[in-house]
Amino acid sequence: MSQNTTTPEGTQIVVMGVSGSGKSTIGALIAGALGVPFVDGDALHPQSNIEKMAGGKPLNDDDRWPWLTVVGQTLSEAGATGTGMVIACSALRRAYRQAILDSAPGVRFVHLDGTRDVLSSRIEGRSGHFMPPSLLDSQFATLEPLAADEPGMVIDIDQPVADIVSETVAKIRSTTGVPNA
Ligand SMILES: Nc1ncnc2c1ncn2[C@@H]1O[C@H](COP(=O)(O)OP(=O)(O)OP(=O)(O)O)[C@@H](O)[C@H]1O
Ligand SMILES: O=C(O)[C@H](O)[C@@H](O)[C@H](O)[C@H](O)CO
Repeated sequence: MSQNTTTPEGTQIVVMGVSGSGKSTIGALIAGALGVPFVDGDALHPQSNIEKMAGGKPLNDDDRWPWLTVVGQTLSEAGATGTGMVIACSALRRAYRQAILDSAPGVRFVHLDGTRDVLSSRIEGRSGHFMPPSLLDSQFATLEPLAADEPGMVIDIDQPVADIVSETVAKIRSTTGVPNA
């Protein structure tokens, strides 16, 4: 077994993807498995962003930049204290991910990837969420999928939650040198 170069506590993960891809569900479970805190990026949006989305209007870059700054700062602080963190954040565009990396260079992205059909059925199936299903098209229009030269992994969401979590945790551990449980 090779020496660990990164502790699980130092792990900084952004679970990304369009609305309904499972960022909150999977992110919380991954954090639990890794033993690090979980933050839902939706809780870091200014109220004006939440109201805009709830009103059926997609966010634009100007809406997202201040939010992304807070996401980056939150990850950076977790890295500095060595606690590590998993954060759910759509991070739809490459420039958004680069801004996060500029704040927290150790971050790796977990892109929860699925077809429009799967996403549509997941969103239609949930209740009590501010994000209307009508915004799914704009989410896909904005999405720039995680590319091979970006740090992280792409995970197919068309499988049970437990399988997504075990696949993701195994991949995170394999790239930090931490043996799989
Ligand atoms: N692998 C899965 N199989 C079946 N249902 C799932 C799966 N992953 C998530 N779900 C369900 O899909 C819905 C969307 O998941 P979730 O709210 O975690 O997505 P999200 O990406 O955080 O959404 P948003 O960005 O809009 O907040 C929820 O009802 C959740 O229970
Ligand atoms: O970048 C965005 O458009 C937003 O972050 C959205 O993706 C929502 O916050 C989230 O996904 C809730 O549905």
